[in-house]
Amino acid sequence: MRSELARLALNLVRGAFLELYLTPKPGLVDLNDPGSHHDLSLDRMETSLAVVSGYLCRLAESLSRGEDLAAQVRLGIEAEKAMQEHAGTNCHKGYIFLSGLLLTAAARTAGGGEAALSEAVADIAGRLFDGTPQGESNGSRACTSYGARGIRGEALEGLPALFREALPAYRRELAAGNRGSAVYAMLGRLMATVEDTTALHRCGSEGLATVQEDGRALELLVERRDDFMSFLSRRNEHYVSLNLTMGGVADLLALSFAWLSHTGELEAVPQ
Ligand SMILES: CC(C)(COP(=O)(O)OP(=O)(O)OC[C@H]1O[C@@H](n2cnc3c(N)ncnc32)[C@H](O[C@H]2O[C@H](COP(=O)(O)OP(=O)(O)OP(=O)(O)O)[C@@H](O)[C@H]2O)[C@@H]1O)[C@@H](O)C(=O)NCCC(=O)NCCS
Ligand SMILES: Nc1ncnc2[nH]cnc12
Repeated sequence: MRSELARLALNLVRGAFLELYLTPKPGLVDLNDPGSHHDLSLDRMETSLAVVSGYLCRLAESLSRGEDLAAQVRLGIEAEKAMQEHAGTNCHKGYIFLSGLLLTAAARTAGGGEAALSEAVADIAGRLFDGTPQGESNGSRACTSYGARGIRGEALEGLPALFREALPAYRRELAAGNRGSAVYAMLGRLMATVEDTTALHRCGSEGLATVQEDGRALELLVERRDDFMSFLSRRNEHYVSLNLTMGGVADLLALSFAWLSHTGELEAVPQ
């Protein structure tokens, strides 16, 4: 169990690096540019991921020792502070939460399948958010103004973006023999379905609608074997001109990469 959690922790770090380096991604930091994030750079994101890596390692140890949920929440809050201190900004706030939640759920469902994992996520989120006031974050304000569910809703529902959207999209594309485009099918599905509060906070419901329409367009291009890389580059320029981005999609893409890496489905040779 201890080594299984440590292995998942490593895959969660790997997933975040794979997301960061996937290029191009509209509005987001990638190998080409920082997208619509004036306060971010590749360097800063990598510094932040060093913090995420230490955090996930400590979290796996805490879970292996059988510590309670309060200890895991403390580690998450400490990691958010350390990220601010070392990277100077909010690089992976959503991912610190989502990756911690998945690891904590995995510790409770050793050997169980994805349905059990999703249920455990929802159960833990129910305990975390039961009666907790939302606070004054960008995401909470977007949830109030636009009636969105944001990261809390995603967690309370057991990560449907991961289990019901991204993973099936990747697996369908892989089953059709298209390993090279499977990641983009997954990106398209996430863009089309996530209620991204970063997009809402930056550009309102029009911004979120743009991301969702682009997600559907990307899915069509992938399906038709058309030039989706040029499409993504052009949309990056457009997002930068609007100051539009999709931090929630980025975090959920990282989580999807992480889980596929953990199951061995990312590798060219099935394990
Ligand atoms: C529960 C917490 C996550 C607290 O939430 P809080 O209300 O403080 O935070 P939000 O503002 O809601 O931010 C949550 C981040 O989640 C990402 N996100 C957005 N939409 C979704 C979605 N639909 N599903 C999943 N995830 C989503 C997003 O993160 C990414 O974007 C970040 C940049 O966003 P923002 O800060 O708004 O930045 P800018 O637009 O650049 O802002 P300005 O410069 O304009 O000001 C980036 O960090 C990405 O990661 C949202 O930001 C949580 O904090 C909590 O309770 N923690 C406790 C400890 C813990 O981790 N526990 C785990 C124990 S198991
Ligand atoms: N690549 C990325 N760009 C901006 N914000 C992010 N949050 C997580 N990954 C991100």
